[in-house]
Amino acid sequence: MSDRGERPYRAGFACFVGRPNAGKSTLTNAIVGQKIAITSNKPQTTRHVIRAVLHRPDSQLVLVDTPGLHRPRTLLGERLNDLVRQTWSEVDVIGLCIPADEAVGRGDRFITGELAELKATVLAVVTKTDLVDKKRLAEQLLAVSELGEFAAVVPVSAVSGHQVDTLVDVMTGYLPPSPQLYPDDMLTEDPEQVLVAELIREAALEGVRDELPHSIAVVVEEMVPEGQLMKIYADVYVERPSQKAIVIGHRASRLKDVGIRARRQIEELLGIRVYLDLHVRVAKDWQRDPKQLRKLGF
Ligand SMILES: Nc1nc2c(ncn2[C@@H]2O[C@H](COP(=O)(O)OP(=O)(O)OP(=O)(O)O)[C@@H](O)[C@H]2O)c(=O)[nH]1
Repeated sequence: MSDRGERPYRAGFACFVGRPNAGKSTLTNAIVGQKIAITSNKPQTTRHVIRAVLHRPDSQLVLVDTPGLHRPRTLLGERLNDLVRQTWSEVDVIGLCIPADEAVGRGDRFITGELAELKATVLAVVTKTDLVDKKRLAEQLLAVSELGEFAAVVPVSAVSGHQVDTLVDVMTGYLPPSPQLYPDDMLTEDPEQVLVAELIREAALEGVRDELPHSIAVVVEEMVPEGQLMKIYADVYVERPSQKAIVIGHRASRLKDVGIRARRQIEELLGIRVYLDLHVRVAKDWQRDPKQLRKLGF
């Protein structure tokens, strides 16, 4: 900071919240410009808290990606909700995401009520604006501004990129004056292994989400660089032998496809050729067992 009227350096934490499928992960990706959080067209797939650090000359915005708050039916569900609430209480700015193409509903009102109790500045972010015309967007902006007391209401499209930079500017403006929090070269706080595991999980879920939406976990056991190649050994955990058969497929055809898809994504992420060794293992009822959960990184 200086006393000659320069703007103070700002830094702090922000996260996006909103009901499942509101577009939080896609927006995070659009902002960071790299595939970090995992998106899917099925709700509640974001599991890990992933931070991305956005550097600007006069600010640093640390994005925290949270899973959606949902009705806890298992221990995993309870853990996730605890994680969400803990994250909410630690951030400076919260962007409440509400899709432009869906009516404001009970879920949005519930979350808005929860957020009102926090110290953070809450913005409303109207997402997926590319899906609606101007008239519908205007109506939605009005409906959203009547939902609660927001510091701002910002329409964005993560797909077209419209207003994404503006949103970052607005969020940054609400960060507190603070010294830089992370080194300049830091993009994400998570170890590569977590990102790699998420990419494998996403590939393994492709096409079987209806059958096993929450039953797959991935642990990367080892990543060994070998010349121009990265050898990656990973275990895909399911809860029951019947699920193992689904993931592997007839004559391992499905698992082969999963490997190919995941490998492409990982090569893109790491910028190096990858050899991927996948094993499917049964960890009985891993969602209900605290020890297994810890082992699987929850
Ligand atoms: N057309 C359009 N689709 C979008 C946009 N943002 C997200 N989507 C789609 O909406 C769906 C949900 O997006 P996600 O980013 O996974 O939503 P989320 O809020 O992270 O979902 P959870 O992980 O379930 O909490 C995906 O199919 C996205 O492709 C957007 O700006 N425009």
